[in-house]
Amino acid sequence: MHPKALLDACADLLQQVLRFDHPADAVVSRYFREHRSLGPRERATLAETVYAVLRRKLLFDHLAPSGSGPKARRLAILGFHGPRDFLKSALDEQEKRWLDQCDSIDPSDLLERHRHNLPDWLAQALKPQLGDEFWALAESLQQPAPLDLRVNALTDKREDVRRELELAGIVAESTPYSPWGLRLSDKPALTRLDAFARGAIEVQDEGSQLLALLLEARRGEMVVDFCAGAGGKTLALGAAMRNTGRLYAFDVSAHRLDALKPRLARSKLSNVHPAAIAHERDDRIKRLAGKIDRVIVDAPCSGLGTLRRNPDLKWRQTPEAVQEMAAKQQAILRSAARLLKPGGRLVYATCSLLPQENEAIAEAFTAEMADFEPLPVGRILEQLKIGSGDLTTGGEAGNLYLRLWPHRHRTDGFFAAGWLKS
Ligand SMILES: C[S@@+](CC[C@H](N)C(=O)[O-])C[C@H]1O[C@@H](n2cnc3c(N)ncnc32)[C@H](O)[C@@H]1O
Repeated sequence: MHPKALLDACADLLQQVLRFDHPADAVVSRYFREHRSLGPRERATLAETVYAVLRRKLLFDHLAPSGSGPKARRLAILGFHGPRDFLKSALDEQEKRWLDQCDSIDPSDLLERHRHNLPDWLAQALKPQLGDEFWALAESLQQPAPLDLRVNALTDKREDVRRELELAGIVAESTPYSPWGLRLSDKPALTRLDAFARGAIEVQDEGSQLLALLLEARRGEMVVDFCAGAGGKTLALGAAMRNTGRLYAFDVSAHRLDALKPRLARSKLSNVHPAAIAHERDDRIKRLAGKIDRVIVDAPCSGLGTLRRNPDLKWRQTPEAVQEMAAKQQAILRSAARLLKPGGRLVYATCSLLPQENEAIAEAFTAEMADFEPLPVGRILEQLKIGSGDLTTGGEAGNLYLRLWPHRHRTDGFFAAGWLKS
């Protein structure tokens, strides 16, 4: 595609994404379906340009007025993913001069908000948690995330899969915390690989793998993944159970559970029972009350821990929506807890960075439910020989909750708390 046409396409797609009426990944996918002739490189340029603009939107909104032409085009120029020479061959003289001016700005001359590119309410929520580290987090949230894979522990060994990928020209290294994880240095097309087709690998952030590990689901047990979605954690749990016992995958979205089915078929698991529930107090939940060994609640949340992958969320979320979400999280956790038998383990997790969705929910649950004893996550990690205390916070020993941060752990932002039913 000619550079001019590619830049026009970037501006066109950007205009659609910036309406914020749908998630950015859905708008990008729809655009690709409507423009089937786009090749893989053009698709990568389009997607990366849109994401770069979403990541640095406050800065680019600040720079755009000094340029010329339609605003979406100016933003596409600022965020364009590709060599500067290639981009410049699509620009007129005035645009080239403007781009040079923008490139020469010293970041230290910018206002704070143009450097962190976060909405004020979110920056205010993060700063007290992180102090000076806030800037390292802000910087990491403006970078793309690496591509992590989980090796199917039921069928394959991590090292064998790493070598198999290497033979296919894909460089992968073991993830530092999860024993199932591989981190790729590139973003190759995985679906064409035999390892993918036979269910030996699934795309899953290392942090997400750790959440499944915390449940320590065992052979022959009755386990519930309460908010299973498309089953990222379900698949990891089913493999940890060595395809024995019974693993229920519940979700209110039948559509999301549908996306689990082809993954399940690849994974060779036959112990998983997906079921759509109407709400967290569904009759199915009541029938299983007191019968389950382990329950994970991977709660619906603001998703602000995934800003590297979903940078539009910072512009689509609001403090009011977070408030509503917290009420929902409490209700789901309470209902899910009823499933457990005495001695059973409960894990509550989110991919949020906000204490309202994390520590506050866990603390309220502990205060309300006398028959649930907090289980320090640090103790589970110690037994699993994962990390060295830098993954946890809270409680007197600082080991009560899992807290993963992109800038510290190179994972998405995650939280987890655990309890034992007495
Ligand atoms: C964070 S996502 C789950 C991701 C999934 N566990 C994974 O690892 O791929 C949260 C899920 O909670 C589901 N959900 C929302 N409200 C729910 C409820 N009341 N009961 C059960 N699931 C619910 C959503 O449909 C969504 O799929």
